[in-house]
Amino acid sequence: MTLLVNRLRVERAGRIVLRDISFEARAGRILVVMGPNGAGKTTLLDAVAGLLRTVRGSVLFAGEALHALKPAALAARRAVMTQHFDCPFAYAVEDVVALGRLCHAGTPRAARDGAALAAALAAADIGPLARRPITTLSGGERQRVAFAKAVAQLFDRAATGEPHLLILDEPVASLDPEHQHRLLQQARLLAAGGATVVVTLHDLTLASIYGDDVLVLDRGHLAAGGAMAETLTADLIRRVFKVRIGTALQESGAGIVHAVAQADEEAA
Ligand SMILES: Nc1ncnc2c1ncn2[C@@H]1O[C@H](COP(=O)(O)OP(=O)(O)OP(=O)(O)O)[C@@H](O)[C@H]1O
Repeated sequence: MTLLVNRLRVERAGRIVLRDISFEARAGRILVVMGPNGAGKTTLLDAVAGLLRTVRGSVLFAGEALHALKPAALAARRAVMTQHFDCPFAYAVEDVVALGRLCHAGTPRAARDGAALAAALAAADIGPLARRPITTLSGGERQRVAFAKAVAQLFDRAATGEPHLLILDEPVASLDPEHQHRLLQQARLLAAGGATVVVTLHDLTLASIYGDDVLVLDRGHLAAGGAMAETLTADLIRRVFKVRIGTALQESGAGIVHAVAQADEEAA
């Protein structure tokens, strides 16, 4: 199901931080949102997720205005993995993941809590950590718990094929290379199962491997948007990110990009 964003504008502390942003994200695909620090990526994800009030323009998911839904209905349709996941209490990891199931309490979906929890622990590769207090986990381990919580939340919609939106804000920022790929492969599987996936990434290589589509933000504007292979060009990367890139081929033959140096004009 499609996420349709039309002429989105967001002000924060009296300053316009996003202006005139329009795009669509489709079920079955991963949309990567990119841009330099402060470009507005997290703001965009928060606005799409229905977490911001000061939003102009429209955000429709499967024809519904997400910000108008009641909290439990919203939570059943979309899950957000935020950039910084903090849990100050020494809850067991599996109890933190189970918080993703709260929106299903008292509904027939609660019967699937156990299956959802097991699937989420496996997807995030945190089964062996399930009984550990979350306060004892490393930063990367905690990030995987946050991912598991989002997976548990959307488990039912994935099973029934109803529209569901997974929003991941820099989900691999603290992960080792193996788990970066594992997590993004899981995101790809969730997309293949019908999810609409919107994810912010800084890593050009991971973006070009896993993204079907890309949005590039630059100081609150949409600098470019479209299919990854056609949109994330060397010229765009040089202009927006101020780095030069190299390209390489994956085993599949598809191209990937990687930053090799600061752009010449910046290095001078
Ligand atoms: N709560 C806030 N109040 C005021 N300004 C904010 C607030 N949150 C973010 N901003 C500003 O809005 C702009 C966009 O911030 P945002 O967090 O969306 O950027 P980002 O692209 O996600 O950056 P990064 O790559 O560093 O995570 C920045 O200039 C930031 O300083």
